[in-house]
Amino acid sequence: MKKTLKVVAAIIENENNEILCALRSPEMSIPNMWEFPGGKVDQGEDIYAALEREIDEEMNCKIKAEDIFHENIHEYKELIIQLIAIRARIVEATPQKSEHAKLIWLNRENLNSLIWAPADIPIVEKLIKEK
Ligand SMILES: Nc1nc2c([nH]c(=O)n2[C@H]2C[C@H](O)[C@@H](COP(=O)(O)OP(=O)(O)OP(=O)(O)O)O2)c(=O)[nH]1
Repeated sequence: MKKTLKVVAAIIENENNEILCALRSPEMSIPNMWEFPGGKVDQGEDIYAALEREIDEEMNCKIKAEDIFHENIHEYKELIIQLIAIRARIVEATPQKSEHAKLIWLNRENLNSLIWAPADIPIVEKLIKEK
């Protein structure tokens, strides 16, 4: 049976209404695809705490996870992802790239120009429709 992973992803918007997008590196699983930064929720961990921890670990930046934007389940060939996108705001420092290949800020209308991890497509569509 396929493993199901609970994953949280941050929707972070800046003062220019741009959204933070991260490119998975060639070394990561689901390589060379764009995602919203975040990661796996540990066993028993609160989803908001998990997102704040992941962004701190991954981008050396403190955020406040605010509310759930979208939740969906996506079945990949090898595993199933329960992806929870959570709106968040930066409270300290600027996101720094470490394991990702690139970090960019993009307007909603340009989000479709990237090649997204398949599980993220419903989130991208909802963001584009939102405004
Ligand atoms: N963080 C994040 N992961 C996503 C998104 N969409 C999506 O399919 N994923 C997948 C990629 C990974 O298989 C999993 C998240 O794991 P992770 O980001 O903690 O990855 P990791 O480096 O710990 O794991 P791995 O690449 O070593 O397998 O969810 C997304 O928008 N954000």
